[in-house]
Amino acid sequence: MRRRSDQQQQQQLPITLGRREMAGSVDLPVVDLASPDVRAAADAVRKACVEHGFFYVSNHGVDGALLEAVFAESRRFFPQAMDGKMALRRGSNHRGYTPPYAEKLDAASEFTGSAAGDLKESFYIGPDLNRWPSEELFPSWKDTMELYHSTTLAVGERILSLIALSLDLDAEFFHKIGALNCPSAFVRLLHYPGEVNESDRGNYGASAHSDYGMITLLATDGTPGLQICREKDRHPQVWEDVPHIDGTLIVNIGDLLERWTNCLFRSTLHQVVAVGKERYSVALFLDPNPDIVVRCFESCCNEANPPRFPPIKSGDYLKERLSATYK
Ligand SMILES: O=C(O)CCC(=O)C(=O)O
Ligand SMILES: [Fe+2]
Repeated sequence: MRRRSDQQQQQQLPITLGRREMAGSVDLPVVDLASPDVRAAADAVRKACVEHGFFYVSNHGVDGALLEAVFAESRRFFPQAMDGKMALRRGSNHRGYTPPYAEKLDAASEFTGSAAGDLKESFYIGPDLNRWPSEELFPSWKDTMELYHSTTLAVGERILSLIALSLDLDAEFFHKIGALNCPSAFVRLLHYPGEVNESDRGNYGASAHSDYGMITLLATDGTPGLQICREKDRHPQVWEDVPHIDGTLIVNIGDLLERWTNCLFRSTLHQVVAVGKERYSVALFLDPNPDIVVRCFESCCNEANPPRFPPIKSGDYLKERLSATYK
């Protein structure tokens, strides 16, 4: 069931802002993960990945109560004093807290204020070796986050099997090549501030970027802000709002899947703009096992359309992309 506000449904005329043009809301497809017609679901996924690189999934099996529990933990964690959060600061193994300005997703961001990076703060949870807040203060954090990690990882694996079918590969393809043996799967809790300082006017919650790996599954608290740009090389760039649809998760394709498919599937540029209202979201980044070599699928290249990227080891690629955004 799709529910949108009247305002979101209204046809909006493009507004040009410098190098950017705002064009209202995008109407992305919804793929029903419980559909008994798996072939039709795979075809819908393929169309969505080719045309948008973004889609929604419904009937995904993530319990609303679990999602609410994750948001409740997040809403308790981020308002804490900075020194408590910094005690859990993200280390070299990419788990833990990242403060505001720690990450700049768009190195070429046109925002030239004093801040070094994006407005958001976040907390990463990996498959193991995690940093947990004190059990005394957050007694249900660990169980909630571990359950959310395993549940969304299973949803991600189901989506990857539809993606494999959509590329005429075996449904178990990503399992069979080992991409899902200890996959690099990270839950990321995100918090965007409501009010911003004068010096931050024009800064982004998350500046323009594409995700790095295979797929991302995103849940938001319904606050707007997420936008996509489908033609990154078009000028001015056209940015469209991604409306929240109750009960769905947003799925987007990452750069490694774009490389695997020789750009048949789009790893679409996206950003989160500040909307003057506090915003919480939770992402699951599902990336291949670090040892997997990502080289163009045979079905995605031929003499007339040769591979656009050299083969690359997933771990090397992800490490380089991450180190380029964290200062
Ligand atoms: O918070 C959101 O809606 C998007 C976050 C995002 O794009 C990211 O963390 O890569
Ligand atoms: Fe992203």
